[in-house]
Amino acid sequence: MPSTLTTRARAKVNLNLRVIGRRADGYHELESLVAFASVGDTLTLEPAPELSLTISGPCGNGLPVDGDNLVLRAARALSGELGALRWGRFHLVKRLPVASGIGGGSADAAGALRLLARLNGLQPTMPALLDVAAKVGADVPVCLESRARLMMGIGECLGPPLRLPPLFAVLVNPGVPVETVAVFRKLGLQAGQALSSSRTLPETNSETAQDLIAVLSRSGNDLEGPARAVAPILDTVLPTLAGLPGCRLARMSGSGATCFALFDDCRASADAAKSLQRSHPGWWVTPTLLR
Ligand SMILES: C[C@](O)(CO)[C@H](O)COP(=O)(O)OP(=O)(O)OC[C@H]1O[C@@H](n2ccc(N)nc2=O)[C@H](O)[C@@H]1O
Ligand SMILES: Nc1ncnc2c1ncn2[C@@H]1O[C@H](COP(=O)(O)OP(=O)(O)OP(=O)(O)O)[C@@H](O)[C@H]1O
Repeated sequence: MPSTLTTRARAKVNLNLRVIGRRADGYHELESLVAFASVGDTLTLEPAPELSLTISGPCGNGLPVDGDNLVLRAARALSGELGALRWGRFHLVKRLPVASGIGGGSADAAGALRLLARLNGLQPTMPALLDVAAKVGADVPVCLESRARLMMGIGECLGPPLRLPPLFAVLVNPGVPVETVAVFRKLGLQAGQALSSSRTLPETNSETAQDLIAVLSRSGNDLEGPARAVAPILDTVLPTLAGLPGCRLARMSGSGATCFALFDDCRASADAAKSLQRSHPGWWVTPTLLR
């Protein structure tokens, strides 16, 4: 009996995000320090002659199970690149809110590529996997390894993996889906327009979480302004997080609307999460470790 393969599709968090400019093809060049959370979706693959997908989990309602799902799009893109592959039945346990700036769909797509690589005896580091990942979505390459690193270009240029001090965080989503394309549109750059050529990436060799938070607080997320225009509830979420006892930094991830708050220790993040769950029962609130 062939055994089922399993992977975690961890939430991606943009600890900072700088928009460098807009390319002639309309995509935006970014610089972002990306970390990954302990919370994520779970994806399994049971070998079978046909490719299929089923979905369960608290955030799975309404997600497509057909070729529009990023899991199946990634699988088909891989066989488009490499030819016939051993297939199987995917099952996704969806815990991450959809269209929320923490790359849940990208993490699922990357997870599908990892599982198919394992099933087909492919090297997880083979360049074709990275090429396919970049074709499926801008955030998929960084999710392939799901390790903290600098992300540049439109998402396809990755720095080496970084050993960040673990950050005690709370992730919060107010339940308003935000389309990435709408936020970039609101930024209002013309195709070919450069915003900045200077590199302002944060120093990433911080030894302690306190050092890293100090470095992060000198940068920001350039998409926060446009995202506030698309999802005004961010004007409530960010000050609410910043006002939590012990919060050292509150910021939006990606194109929103998920925001994160950073704390000194596990106790402070757990207390903050409990208090938010009480005060905002409709929000998705998760204490987690970012690394
Ligand atoms: C904002 C980030 O979350 C930061 O990590 C990502 O850049 C978004 O990555 P993603 O959701 O995987 O994006 P995709 O699904 O590839 O693209 C969705 C849309 O966002 C815009 N887009 C995306 C990435 C990028 N670097 N520039 C863009 O302009 C494009 O209009 C694109 O059609
Ligand atoms: N497996 C999947 N999980 C989530 N969304 C999916 C999936 N497959 C397809 N989608 C579609 O992809 C879109 C983006 O979803 P996703 O949750 O990845 O957005 P996001 O968190 O904003 O990502 P990013 O941070 O990369 O911009 C949604 O409109 C959703 O319907």
